[in-house]
Amino acid sequence: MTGVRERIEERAATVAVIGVGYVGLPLACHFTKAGFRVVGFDIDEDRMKSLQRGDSYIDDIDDKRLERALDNDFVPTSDPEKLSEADVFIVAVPTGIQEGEPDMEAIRQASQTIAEHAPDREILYVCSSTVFPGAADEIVRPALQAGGRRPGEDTLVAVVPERINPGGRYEFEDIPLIVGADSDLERTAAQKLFNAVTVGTAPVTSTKAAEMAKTLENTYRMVNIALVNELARHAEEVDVDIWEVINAAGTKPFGFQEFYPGPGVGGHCIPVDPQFLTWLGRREGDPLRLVEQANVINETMPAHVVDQVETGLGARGVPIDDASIVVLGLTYKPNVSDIRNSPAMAICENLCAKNATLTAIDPYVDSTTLANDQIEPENEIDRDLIADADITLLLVDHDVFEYDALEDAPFVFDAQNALPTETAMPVLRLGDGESLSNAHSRPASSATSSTTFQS
Ligand SMILES: NC(=O)c1ccc[n+]([C@@H]2O[C@H](COP(=O)([O-])OP(=O)(O)OC[C@H]3O[C@@H](n4cnc5c(N)ncnc54)[C@H](O)[C@@H]3O)[C@@H](O)[C@H]2O)c1
Ligand SMILES: CC(=O)N[C@@H]1[C@@H](OP(=O)(O)OP(=O)(O)OC[C@H]2O[C@@H](n3ccc(=O)[nH]c3=O)[C@H](O)[C@@H]2O)O[C@H](CO)[C@@H](O)[C@@H]1O
Repeated sequence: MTGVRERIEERAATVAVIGVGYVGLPLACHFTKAGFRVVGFDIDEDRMKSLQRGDSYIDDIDDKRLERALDNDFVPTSDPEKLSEADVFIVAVPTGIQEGEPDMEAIRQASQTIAEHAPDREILYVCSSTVFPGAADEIVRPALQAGGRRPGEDTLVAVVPERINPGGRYEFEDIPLIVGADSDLERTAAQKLFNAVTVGTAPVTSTKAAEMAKTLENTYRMVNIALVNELARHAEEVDVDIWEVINAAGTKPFGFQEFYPGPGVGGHCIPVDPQFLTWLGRREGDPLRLVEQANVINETMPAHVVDQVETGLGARGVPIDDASIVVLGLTYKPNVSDIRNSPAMAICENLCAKNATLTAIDPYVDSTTLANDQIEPENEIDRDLIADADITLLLVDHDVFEYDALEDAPFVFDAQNALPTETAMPVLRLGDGESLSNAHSRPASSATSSTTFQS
């Protein structure tokens, strides 16, 4: 029997994707398109039945794309017996942080399922989930061994962290992937597999290096967002417009990348993955203080926004517990429907706890829970609603929002620098010291916050 690397090269290998979600379903479609037979295994039977019917539940994969995959030998299933047909196992199950500890239970379960149902021949195991550095050594290999597999011998192990960015402008196939493994055989097998579906692979000498590279990518982003969030709060104290400052710094053609302040850092990656590193640092007795402090800065942004709103309303004689507030945007970032770890939701919970009366507007959110009540956000910005409210909070700058509907707003808090600075509306802007000191009667400013380079 040829080895798994040869079967991959001949496209004779069957690829199993374990966990068919935002990451797993696109992976399954790309490997099908590259000529592999693909088994998509997921413990959520309803999801697998939906795929079997040709109904995709992932925005980035429409039904036509799914239909093509089904026509080309993609088999969605929740029957683990089907895994006995596979040669390659790509794990894309959820991971996260629970009470400050990495939650790797799904990785452990998936590894056990693979050990139990994989065929008795050489296989390739790939972890594409985001895990803490060392997880392949501490979770994956022991689970495979406990199930009778021999990692590095009959089970080649690699870590290929997924970089897909749902809704982003980069296509999966245009994003190079890191391939980490502890031996040349394992590394080259995984490289042959992923070179079949993406622009290229970047090999590293161990699974741990790949795990660390992935957490570095997202920690770098989190720390730099924390930097501008901290400077935004400072700018409010020293009468500077942080947005103008960042745009000016951005005219430097090298050595600087713009990040922007906001109401906080949400989503399933950026607030979560760096905590794998801080947990590891603490466990190893080497706390990563910069990363920990950056996390604190981001986590306190929602409370900072609420403080500014309460102060602004108070200065206008409106106590927070008597305020009617319109909130624009509930999701964790613009133009997505995901509210996981959303700072806007944290701000709304905080305001409800202060007995403010809120009306939420977000066309991407059909319904959600706020202050233990089920709410259905409005779809569009209603002029009368805005005119009657004590304040409008602009928390998420969805492209579909049309801000001319705010022209009768008595007061606006703009957390995203989404509104023009030349406006008759009294606008409080996060990170703009000037707007804070005279939000009530500030004349329309001639300055703009976008610095254009003057040659
Ligand atoms: N979503 C992204 O943009 C993105 C980007 C990069 C990396 N990641 C990482 O990829 C991993 C998967 O994320 P996702 O967004 O695809 O999650 P998801 O929740 O969209 O999909 C995960 C799927 O795995 C299934 N599942 C859970 N436990 C299982 C098990 N034991 N066996 C089989 N299936 C199981 C779930 O039913 C679900 O359908 C996470 O580690 C995440 O951090 C996600
Ligand atoms: C594959 C993967 O893991 N992909 C990740 C994914 O991350 P993501 O989908 O979570 O999106 P992010 O854009 O990082 O936003 C997170 C939160 O940070 C806020 N934010 C952002 C920028 C800023 O300057 N100021 C901010 O305050 C924003 O509002 C939101 O709440 O896509 C990014 C590329 O978009 C990738 O780099 C990143 O690896």
